[in-house]
Parts: sequence; structure tokens; C-alpha cells
Amino acid sequence: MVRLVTVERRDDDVIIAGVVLLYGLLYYHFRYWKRRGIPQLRPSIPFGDIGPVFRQKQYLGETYATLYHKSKQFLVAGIYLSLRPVLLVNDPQLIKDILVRDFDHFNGRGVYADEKRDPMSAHLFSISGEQWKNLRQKLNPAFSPVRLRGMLPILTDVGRTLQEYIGKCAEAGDVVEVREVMGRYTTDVIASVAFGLEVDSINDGSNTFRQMGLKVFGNDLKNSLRMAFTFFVPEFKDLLGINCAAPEVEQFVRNVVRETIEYRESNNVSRKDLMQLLLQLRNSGSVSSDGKWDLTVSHGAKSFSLEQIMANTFAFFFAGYETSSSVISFTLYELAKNPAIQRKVQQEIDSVLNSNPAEITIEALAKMRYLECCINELYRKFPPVPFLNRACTKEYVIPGTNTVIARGTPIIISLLGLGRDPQYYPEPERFIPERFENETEMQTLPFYPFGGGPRTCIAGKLGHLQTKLALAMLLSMFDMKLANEDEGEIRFDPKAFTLLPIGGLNLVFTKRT
Ligand code: HEM
Repeated sequence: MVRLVTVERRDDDVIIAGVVLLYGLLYYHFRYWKRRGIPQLRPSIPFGDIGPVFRQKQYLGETYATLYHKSKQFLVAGIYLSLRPVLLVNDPQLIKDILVRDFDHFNGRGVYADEKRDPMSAHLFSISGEQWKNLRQKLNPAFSPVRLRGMLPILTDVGRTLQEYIGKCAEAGDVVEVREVMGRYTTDVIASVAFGLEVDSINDGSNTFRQMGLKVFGNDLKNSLRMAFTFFVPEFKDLLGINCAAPEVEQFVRNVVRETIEYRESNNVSRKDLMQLLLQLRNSGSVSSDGKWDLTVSHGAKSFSLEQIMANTFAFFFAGYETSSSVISFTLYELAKNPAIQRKVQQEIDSVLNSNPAEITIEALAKMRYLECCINELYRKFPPVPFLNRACTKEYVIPGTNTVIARGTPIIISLLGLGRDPQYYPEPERFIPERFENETEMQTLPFYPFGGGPRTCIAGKLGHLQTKLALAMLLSMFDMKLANEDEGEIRFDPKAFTLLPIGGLNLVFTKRT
């Protein structure tokens, strides 16, 4: 009896000692930034500063914005994504230095990429260092102005299908959930521009392309783990043994890419899209910078592997469709909420297009300055990529201080936080496109909807073009209003990986006379 009690006591002692030790280690860990002389907030064990995200109470982009507002008096603040220490950079000048002038110290992305274990993860968005520099240099010509001009007819075709679809809804007096419909529009654009396929998910939401797009950002448990490990703790992703894309998405991309390439190569088919340019790169080692679309077939070794084509097409797919669709749908929503702004932008579009709305050219779009201001205001208020990621690749001393950013440190810049900061944008909750009328003033604002420096969005001009084109095509033909006039402020789905409003964005369109 006495022995039994002694053994139980010993077990208790071991457990207590274990708990104390673990607590001590965590306590030590969560003072990582303090030990480095960098201010930190009040992280909690074990979620650090992103407890609301883990508890599914707040969308990650909003949590970063909150952390920005709490710490903006500091140039930088140390935060913890659960166990992972990350540096939040708040100061506009330092942000600019990191993105542009001192980019050499920060060319990493800080997310998961492993060409061998998970080839689909090693694309332009995720890779770093020399590998990234090489690929970026090769892919840059694929998004030059002359290429965009070549792609415009594809965008216009899909835009017409969108106009017709909205026309039918207007006639029937249907409520349109624009976040979904614009997601279908950009899916069709990217299917055509990146994969070279004509799909019509606008009229058929059950289309495989659309379903795959939804799966990429799906918030089921497995996908949540997939995203969390890709972005928060990439070091441990291998332990989990799951790939960056869901198996059915990966299989889908593989099949589509393989079949398209086989078809084009055996039938000598040429099309003005990204797939054509990736094939050019594969066959000749570069994308032609003089705007040619044909393939020079060399019989030597291919310089860009099939796996690389797949990974990068996948990146264009996920980076391309969600961003623009978010901007188009939130802009429509803001214009429905602000009828005076809607009328002003329509008058501008009418005067540019005169009586020929079928002819929307790049030159015509460039003349729509007020529409441009509306889109910029939208990028500010609802940035489709609400934060930027970088990783420090070479030790860096913050100018004017003794603070050292160590190699390997992941960096976050909260675009949503900056965009909603009244210090830069008075009355940040209001939609005021006029803020962006003065281009010189604009240059002084911390405004990076497409990121900045050499690692800025490679296809920003394409994204902006498909956004502006769709808005011009819709606004030239339709008026719109909120389906529910007393709709409150937008709340974002805390489980989503993108800016997804709970309940959607519901509008009613009527044909303009
Ligand atoms: C309105 C539309 C778009 C917005 C607002 C947007 C925004 C962004 C942002 C903020 C980044 C990160 C830049 C940085 O870290 O400095 C990025 C990167 C990227 N975007 Fe976009 N994007 C858009 C459209 C597109 C489209 C249409 C594609 C592809 C067809 C695309 C492909 C990419 C890729 C591949 C990267 C990684 C670039 C690199 O790391 O070198 N984006 N985008």
C-alpha cells in the first residue's frame, strides 16, 4: 500500500515537472523577440498572436491588420504565428526599403516550396533566391504590354458572356451573388489565358474548372491544414505528408496541361495565351521578347520541365482568378451602395465609349480615369491580397537603428492595416475614389495592392485589365443596387483564406436605357 502511494506520487511529480519544463520552454520561446530587442505584443500560449484565427473567430488578413494597428508606433513588431516568430513591418519607409532598395536582403517568400517532394509547390510565387531570379527573368516577357494586347480578345469574349448572363438576370429580376458570378468570370478568363481552354462556368457553375478553383481555397479541415502548414510553419509541412494542392486539383492540372501540350505539339496549334509562352520557354529556353507567339521546336533537351509548366500554370490559376474576382465584386458592391459614384463613373464610361460600347480597347480603358480611381480605392479598402510575405535572405540592419533582422526571418506587411489607417487615409471606412485623383499625392502613400519591387505581381497588368474591362462592360450596360438596402457592414468569413463576405454580395441589376 505504502509502495503504491509512493509510485503514484513519483508519477505526479514527473508530470508536474514535465508541465513546468514545457511551460518554461514556451515562456522562453515566446520571448524570442524581446531577447532580440524587438518590441512584441502579448502572445498567448500556444497560438501566439493569431489565437482568433485558430479559434476561427477572425479572418487572418484582419488579424494581421489588428496587430498592425496595435503596434504601428514601432517600425517593426515581433509577432508569433503560433510557434513561428515573424516580423511585422509597419513603417512605410522601411516597407519601401525592404520591397525595393534592399530587396537583395529579402528576395525569399517564406512559404513552403519543395521541388522534389511536392513538385507542384515549387512555382514562381513560392520559390526563392537564384532559382526565383532565373525563373522570373524568363517569365517576365510573358506579361509585357504587347502580350496583353494579344490576350485582349480572349478577355473581351468572356466579358460578353458575362454581359449576356447579367442581362438575363436583369430581365428576370434575379438577385445576383456577385462574388460567385465574378469568380466564374475570372475562372473562365484564366482557363482560357493560362490553360488555353474555352470553358463556360458563367452559365454552368458546376463546371470542373470552377469546382477545382473553389477547392483550391476550400476551408475543409484538410485544406485548412494544407494552407496553415504552407504559410505558418513550412518547416514542418513534410511531417504532415500532404501536398500543396488537393490530390484531385493536382491530378486535374496535370491532365489538362499534359493533354493541351500534346494536342498543340502534335497538331502544330498556336494560340495567344500563357500556355503557348510556357511552351516557347520549354522549347527554346526563353519567352520571345518581340511579341512572337510561334514555337521554335528545338530537338535538344527541353529547358523547362513538364513539372515546372504544371507548377507555374497552377500558380497562375490560384493567383489569377481569385484576386480579380474579389476586386470586381467588391467594386460593384461599393458602387451599388454609393449611387452618386455609380452615376459619375457611368457618365465617364459613356463619354469614352461614345455610342460604340462593343469596342473597348486598351486605349479606351486608359481614358477611364475615374473608374481607375474607384478600383484603386477598392484595392485600398479591400486589398485582394491583404498582406505581403517576404523572408530575409541576407542579414539586415534596419537603417538608423542597431536592430538586426536575422537571415531566415519571415516578414509580413499588412496591406489591409495600412489601407485602413486614418493617418494615411482619412475616414478609411468610407469609399472615396477621389483620394486617388492626384497621381503625385498617390506616390507618397503606402499603397501596394500588387506588392512592390522586383517581386511585385508578375501579372498585375493582366489582373487589372480583366478587372477594368469587366467593370466597364457591366457599368456601360447596367445599373445596380443592393438587394437588401439595410445590409450592415461586411463581415469576413473567419474560416476562409480570401476576403469572403459572410452571406455574399447580393445585387440587383437593371438594364440601362
Ligand atoms: C487584381 C488582380 C491581382 C492582384 C491584386 C494581385 C496581387 C498580387 C500580390 C500582392 C502579389 C505579391 C507581390 C509581392 O509579394 O510583392 C502577387 C504575386 C503574384 N501574382 Fe498576382 N495579383 C493579381 C492578379 C494576378 C494574375 C491574373 C496572375 C496570373 C495570371 C497573378 C500571378 C501572380 C504570381 C505568379 C505572383 C508571384 C510573383 C513572384 O513571386 O515573382 N496575379 N500578386
